[in-house]
Amino acid sequence: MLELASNKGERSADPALDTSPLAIRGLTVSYGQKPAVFSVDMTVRPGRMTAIIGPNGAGKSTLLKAALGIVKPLSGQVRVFGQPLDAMRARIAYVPQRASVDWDFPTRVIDVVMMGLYRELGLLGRVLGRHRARALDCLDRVGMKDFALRQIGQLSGGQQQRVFLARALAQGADLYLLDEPFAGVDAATEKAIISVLKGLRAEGKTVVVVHHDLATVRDYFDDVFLIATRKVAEGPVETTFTAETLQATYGGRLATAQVDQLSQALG
Ligand SMILES: Nc1ncnc2c1ncn2[C@@H]1O[C@H](COP(=O)(O)OP(=O)(O)OP(=O)(O)O)[C@@H](O)[C@H]1O
Repeated sequence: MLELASNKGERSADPALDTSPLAIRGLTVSYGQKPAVFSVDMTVRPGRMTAIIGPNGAGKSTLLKAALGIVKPLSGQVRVFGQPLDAMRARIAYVPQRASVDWDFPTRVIDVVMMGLYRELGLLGRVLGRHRARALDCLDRVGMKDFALRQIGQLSGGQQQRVFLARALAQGADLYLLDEPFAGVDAATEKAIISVLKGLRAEGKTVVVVHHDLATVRDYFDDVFLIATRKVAEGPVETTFTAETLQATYGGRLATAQVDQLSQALG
């Protein structure tokens, strides 16, 4: 990976690289010939909730995966709280897209949440009462405590999503990256998830969400990052989530339902 950053201890010419919870510079990712993400810069602001939005195939998930080191970029740089990603993994929690998870894997809900504690436990660490109590507390925060002993595969999509959020909470991270947490969930689950995310923000944590529903962007988020393979715009929702930037992001690719959402969202 191309490294443009300063050496340790030296301040870079780009101050956000030293301070932002997540700063990405010049990121290009390609699965084949055609880049999925091209030359993207992103600066996430601390203690804010940021929505990543853009049409299908715009590179939103790829951007998150590259930020987490799950996919390898062709070029570019990722800094997490001013450090290279590897040094900061414990401070990032990730909730993947529900569709990308094998839900037939025979695991109880409580064990999924305990996976969030694995850095603390180590591979052979003994699970103590306090670990179990913390996992149950995280399940409680997402309204899933009563399901602790169920098999994960037996839950509804919304319930599974809540459990994955509980796993992220158990990790006690400072930066939360979520890939479409509201996709295919019911209204009650959406409300529960957004309330947990707002709670994290109130604690000073930073939350970044790949989001599809244009109608809720203004309600839910502080900042927005618009992407269509390249970055289109980023900044506060009030000034950045506009008809012009949306037009530039979606072009003619807005489905009728999205046009409706958009006109609602923009009043
Ligand atoms: N593992 C992969 N192998 C090959 N191509 C991929 C892979 N993952 C994604 N792509 C391609 O990269 C591009 C960006 O995909 P990505 O999933 O990042 O977009 P997205 O904005 O998250 O889309 P969606 O809103 O549909 O989830 C798409 O053209 C997609 O087909």
